[in-house]
Amino acid sequence: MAAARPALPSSPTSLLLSRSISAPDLAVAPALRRNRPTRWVVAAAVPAVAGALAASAPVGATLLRDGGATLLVTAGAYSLVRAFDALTERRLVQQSLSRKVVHVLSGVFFMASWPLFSNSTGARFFAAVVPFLNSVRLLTYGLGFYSDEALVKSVTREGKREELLRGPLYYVIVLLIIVLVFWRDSPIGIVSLSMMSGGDGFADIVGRRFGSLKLPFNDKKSWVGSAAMFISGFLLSALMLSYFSWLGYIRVSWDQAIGKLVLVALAATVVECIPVTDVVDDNISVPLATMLVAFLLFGNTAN
Ligand SMILES: C/C(=C\COP(=O)(O)O)CCC[C@H](C)CCC[C@H](C)CCCC(C)C
Ligand SMILES: Nc1ccn([C@@H]2O[C@H](COP(=O)(O)OP(=O)(O)O)[C@@H](O)[C@H]2O)c(=O)n1
Repeated sequence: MAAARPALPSSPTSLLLSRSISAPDLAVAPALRRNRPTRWVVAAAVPAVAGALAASAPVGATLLRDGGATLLVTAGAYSLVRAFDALTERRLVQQSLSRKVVHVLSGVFFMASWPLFSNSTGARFFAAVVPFLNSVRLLTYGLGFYSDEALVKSVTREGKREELLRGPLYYVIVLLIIVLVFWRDSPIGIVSLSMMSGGDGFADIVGRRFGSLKLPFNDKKSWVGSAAMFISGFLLSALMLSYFSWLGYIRVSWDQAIGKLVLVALAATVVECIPVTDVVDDNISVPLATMLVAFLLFGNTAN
């Protein structure tokens, strides 16, 4: 004798709240028996819609998260530039200092924002939208299609829009490449971005102010500036590797990583101070040199 079927809930609401729901039960709830056409429509639609929602829920949530993170980080980038425009406008910060602080903070904050994005394989492409939009912004304003005094004042030394097409543009293109190629699960991108943003940024900030003793082979750079590059690049790299390791994106064996980071920071510092910046901008030479040495020492794991 067939086992008695469990009593079906008496209404669609209680049907949906019932924990013993299964697809056949969804099709023939008694409250729907009185109206035959509706019953068959619901009988066909409910399992299909339920299945589609169940399948699409993770995808929808991921797209929502990555889209939201992209909007948030884009807004953060815009706000950072506007904030330093206001500070330079009010002469609270010198223009040359403003440029460098934006140089440091935009890289560090951008890297720090990466965990906002989902674990989907497409997350890095959402994150890449931010540097991409900023590169388009720098190009269009640098070429004079549009004008944005706030941008020019906060990220140029002399207030000329053409300056946007060099250091700042190279910088955001490197950010774009690092996100797409390395993302947050490789120490190479994390360390390269740390050296470019933190190392090179503090070399300028400290070197301009305290760098009276110039390097023998480059009178535009100083011992103090290079020391600041080495120390800040090393410390920021270690900090960001700890940050991504703590969040579970990478695993770091510190007994080996420290020595490797010292060598990477040394290589980046040497490249930054040799007189090639007239030929290659150090927003290109420093990350490239760091990527090469970090790849040779770390491979693609932070051990
Ligand atoms: C001023 C900059 C580079 C110039 O470097 P240097 O020639 O003096 O060595 C940095 C330009 C930054 C750009 C205008 C904005 C970049 C924003 C970034 C892609 C995302 C930041 C997000 C975060 C949440 C603030
Ligand atoms: N190693 C370094 C780097 C920069 N600096 C100082 O920071 C200024 C700007 O450095 P930089 O030409 O590398 O600037 P960016 O090309 O990074 O914008 C130099 O003219 C120096 O006064 C330094 O003293 N020592």
